[in-house]
Amino acid sequence: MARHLKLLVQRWSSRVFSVEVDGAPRYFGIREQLRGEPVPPDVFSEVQKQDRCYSLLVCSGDRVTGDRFHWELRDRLQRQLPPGSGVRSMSSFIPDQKGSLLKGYFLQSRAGNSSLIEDILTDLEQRNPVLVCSYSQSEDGQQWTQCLWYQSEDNPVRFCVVPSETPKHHPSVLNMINSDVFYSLDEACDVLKQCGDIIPETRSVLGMLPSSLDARRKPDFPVIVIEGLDATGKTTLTESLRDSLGATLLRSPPQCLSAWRGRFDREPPLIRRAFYAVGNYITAEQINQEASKSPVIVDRFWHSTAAYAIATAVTGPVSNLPHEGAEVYRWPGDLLQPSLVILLTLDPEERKRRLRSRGLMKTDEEEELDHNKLFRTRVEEAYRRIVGSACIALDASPSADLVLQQALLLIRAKCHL
Ligand SMILES: Nc1ncnc2c1ncn2[C@@H]1O[C@H](COP(=O)(O)OP(=O)(O)O)[C@@H](O)[C@H]1O
Ligand SMILES: Nc1ccn([C@@H]2O[C@H](COP(=O)(O)OP(=O)(O)O)[C@@H](O)[C@H]2O)c(=O)n1
Repeated sequence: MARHLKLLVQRWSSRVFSVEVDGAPRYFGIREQLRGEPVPPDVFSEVQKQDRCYSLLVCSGDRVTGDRFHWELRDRLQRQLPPGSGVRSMSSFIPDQKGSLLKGYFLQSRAGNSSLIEDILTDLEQRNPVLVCSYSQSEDGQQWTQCLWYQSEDNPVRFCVVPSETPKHHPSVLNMINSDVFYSLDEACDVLKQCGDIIPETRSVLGMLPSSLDARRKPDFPVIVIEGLDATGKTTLTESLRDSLGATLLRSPPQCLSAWRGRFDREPPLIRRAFYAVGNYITAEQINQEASKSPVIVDRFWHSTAAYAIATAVTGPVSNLPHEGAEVYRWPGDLLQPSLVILLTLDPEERKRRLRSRGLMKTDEEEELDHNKLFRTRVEEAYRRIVGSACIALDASPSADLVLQQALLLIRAKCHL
């Protein structure tokens, strides 16, 4: 057994397990022996007596390979497993221990399916960096036990499954920095460099990077970023601002990356977020060049990268976001700071109306925004919590001309234009 797996299992009983049920995590822990009355955790409450459950946790020593494997595993399980296996996202972590998160899936076998499922899982465990556990119910139906699969033949260790309190931090928060949100160009580039062999396009992306960065250089002209959810009116406003102020209009990700964007949108979060992070630095270099000649308007920048990444990594209500003031909301030290960031806010119904009148939605994430109210509120709240270049909210519901006038007033007041 690989050394990192052995190390992992050594602290196994201090781990908490979380399973997504109806878009929010439910937690359970394990004990070597039960103290007091056993209470089955709610994850298991709807499982039938004759059913078995299984968990698969990805524990690769290499995070790029591990994340890609985890990403592809859901499709693979859904293709291979019998219908009704109910594949759910799951994770395991040591409370408050940064970097301790393992991601995986939880599933159940209906009566008669377990030998087929066990064959599939055994094969998966033998060929991949994945740790499988099985869960079974006691005769009297009062207790569930967890068994580490690789041990089950020679030295089976059974743990009792117990309910666990909701932890102080959502599990994803433990691994967010440099996995979902990157705070320096070097960290984002490290991920892309590791992908060179599997995604040849990364070489072209890295080739677009400026040779040196100077985040402290103060642009001669103001740099104004316009942020907001899809269809809040960013394109409309940025184009009008360009014309009214005689400004240069830029966007992040920059035009020069557009050929590769779709490719990275299909990758798991680690790689996708590294791509968007790098895009901001390329845009920053373009801003530096243009802001010596005229004001610059930027359509999306760092706020979009961080807010969507944070809001996607956590699940459930806004209270599951990292708390206000947390490290994840800080502006990266090596990234140019705009003079002003305006966040366009819009009533959800009006946003939907504008989306419909514009035509089809674009990214899966934007489609998710429409369906999932909780996700939308998490993105908006994450936008507001970012510090270092905090955003000023502007109501985007009046007519396009009125929104422009309001934005111009803000720009004149804050940037002395
Ligand atoms: N202030 C406004 N009032 C009404 N409709 C607007 C306004 N601003 C933009 N729109 C319309 O809403 C849709 C989305 O606007 P767009 O500028 O493309 O948003 P974004 O760039 O944020 O996705 C477009 O059809 C646009 O014409
Ligand atoms: N600077 C940026 C811009 C976009 N993005 C990502 O790109 C998606 C939105 O891009 P989009 O092209 O649909 O947005 P619009 O500019 O059309 O509103 C979000 O889901 C973000 O994850 C980012 O991470 N960083």
